[in-house]
Amino acid sequence: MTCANSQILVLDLQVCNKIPTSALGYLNSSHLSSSVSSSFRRTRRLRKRVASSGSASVSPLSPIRRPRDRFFAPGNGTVGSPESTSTSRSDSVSELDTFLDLVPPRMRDALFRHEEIGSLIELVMDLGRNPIARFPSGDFVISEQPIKFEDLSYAISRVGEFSDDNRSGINNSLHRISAIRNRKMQIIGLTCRVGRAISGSAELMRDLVESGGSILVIGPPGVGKTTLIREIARMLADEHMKRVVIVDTSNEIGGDGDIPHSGIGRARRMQVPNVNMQHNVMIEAVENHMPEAIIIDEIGTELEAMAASTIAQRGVQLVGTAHGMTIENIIKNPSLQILVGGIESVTLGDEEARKRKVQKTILERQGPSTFTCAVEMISKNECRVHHKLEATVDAILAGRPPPFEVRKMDPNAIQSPNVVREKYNEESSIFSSRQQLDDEEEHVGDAVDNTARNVDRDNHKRSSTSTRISPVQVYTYKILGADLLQVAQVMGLEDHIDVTDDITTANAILASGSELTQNPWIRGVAKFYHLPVFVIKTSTMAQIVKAIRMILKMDSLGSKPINQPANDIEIEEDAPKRKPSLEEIDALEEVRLAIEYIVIPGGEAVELLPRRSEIVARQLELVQSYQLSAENSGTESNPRLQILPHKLNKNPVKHSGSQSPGRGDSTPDLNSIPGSSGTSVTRLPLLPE
Ligand SMILES: Nc1ncnc2c1ncn2[C@@H]1O[C@H](COP(=O)(O)OP(=O)(O)OP(=O)(O)O)[C@@H](O)[C@H]1O
Repeated sequence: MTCANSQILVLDLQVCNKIPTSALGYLNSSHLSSSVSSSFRRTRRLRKRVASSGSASVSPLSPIRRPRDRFFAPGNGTVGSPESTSTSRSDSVSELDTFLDLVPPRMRDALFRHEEIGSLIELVMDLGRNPIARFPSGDFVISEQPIKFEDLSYAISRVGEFSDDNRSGINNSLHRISAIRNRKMQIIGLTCRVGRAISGSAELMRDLVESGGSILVIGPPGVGKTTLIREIARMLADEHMKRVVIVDTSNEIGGDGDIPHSGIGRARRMQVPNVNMQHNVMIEAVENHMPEAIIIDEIGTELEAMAASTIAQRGVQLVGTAHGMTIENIIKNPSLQILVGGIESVTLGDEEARKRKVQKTILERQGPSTFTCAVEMISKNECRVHHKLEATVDAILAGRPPPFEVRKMDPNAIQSPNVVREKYNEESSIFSSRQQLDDEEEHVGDAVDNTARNVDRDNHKRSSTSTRISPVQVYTYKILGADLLQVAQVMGLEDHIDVTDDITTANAILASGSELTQNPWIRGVAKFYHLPVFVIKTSTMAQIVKAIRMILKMDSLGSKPINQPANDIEIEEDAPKRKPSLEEIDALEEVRLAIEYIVIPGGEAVELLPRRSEIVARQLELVQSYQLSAENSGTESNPRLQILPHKLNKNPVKHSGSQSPGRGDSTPDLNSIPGSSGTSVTRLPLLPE
């Protein structure tokens, strides 16, 4: 066949599945194209036939029911007979026929008569135990006669060979047969899962798929991950004409046999000879087959996670699944951590941290995550979407609730789905406590900037009504976008600023000065798109805070407004212009560590070491550059600062005692150091009082 938008002629048995292999050599590309399109028509028809047959979530705890209880329906029990067939059953009858073929004859009658037969999920056959059928409504005992070796042999003889992961399938079907063996390697149990291609099952996340970002799907066994990514593969290949390669370790996505199931559409499928080679095949897929998207089920080992990370770095859209309930499970799994950027623990070198009873070691994300977003599947028709996986991981590591969106779909309207979305973010979860803080503030009569209050109120309103505003789009160059977003979040400005990978849609560039010197082309690009370049020397939190304030015009840009032609805007370092003493450097570093590792992430106050008053004044300036307030917890002769987890307000330094800090001639008045003139948020929104 010819790929519509590719120069390459790909002769693919998988797609030309209606053409005898022997005939392929005689066909030119136009023959192949027409064969392919007829194959597509067939695919579409087939998909309609096997469409969802009721998909309430499976309740593993439902009581086991027996045939005599209530499930006998009238009819002769023949497959497809009108009496025994529900609407859902007739929809999926062709898939089910293949499956039911492996059921030993003595059990068929009872099974066929089950009113939910069209939604059968699994058949469980364990030697010496009653056979069980699993339905969305619960488990059903098919027969009171325990399973014998003959029953197992009957089923085994109808499926393909078992691979080293003890899985097998039925040719040209999506069913999965998994074996349990005894110590002599004889099969003594079978779990036979009905596989179905369900058109519309990926509607919950159509926008994520279309955005081109990589998606990590997390969910417990049986929740519908494989079914979902099969449909995503088809969507990308057929509707978006992408070159899609499925790495199909257990032949579960594309079905058993060398010609894949029509449920994957035009997507190509690579089989994996042995489960331990999955990571090799993942890399091979990228290197040999020029995919634009790779689909991979069950990323479970460190090697597979590393391969996934390599693929993502090569700019291929990756859609993968992993077992787990939430992203936290992935963070805590040492083999899979790399999928979310890797986790490292950072130890504060200061012994004092321990004395002050503050956390000495904190966890941080090591680098960019493999996936852009993540979806936690709650059931087949409900999921939680984490649009920015990195921001979610950072929030979880800092002990904050991550922002996410819950999406639900009516299982009965899968062909014309209406996805209901509800946004949850940190703002909404702390709405009441923030409102209370604001009220308290009004009582004590603090002179709070009215504009700031309005920004806060707007934020409250936004979080409760989910109204969208257009954030300023920033293209970051050699500065982690996640860092920018995290700082914006801490400043309560996450709705106002966003990171984009597409420079053509950016409103500004934020770049590291040293990288700009080495790669001057970025200035050329900025000039071309008329973008201002905000340049920071180092990616410290203080510098990023300043950059955000300037990008959002909260601080003056002087004569360089944001929409003028490319123009470097230097973000000045907070470091003093004169050469600082070693003691001063040490004191300022103490402030930085305390703020960036304890005050902001943990929301805790930190008391610094006692210092000379001039040094304390420098420390205070640095504290204020983070928009935080502090108080003098020492004495006049021995001043020391306590950094408070509160947003800077009009009186930057409070005194815990009646004494003022001591002042030498060169010491600025700690009470008179002005706050930032452009302050527009009255407190750090995420910090507890
Ligand atoms: N949207 C849906 N509607 C109806 N049935 C579904 C839907 N999605 C999946 N199923 C059915 O649920 C069962 C389990 O689905 P699937 O194999 O996709 O789960 P999974 O999460 O990949 O499981 P595992 O992790 O064990 O591989 C299958 O029988 C499948 O046909």
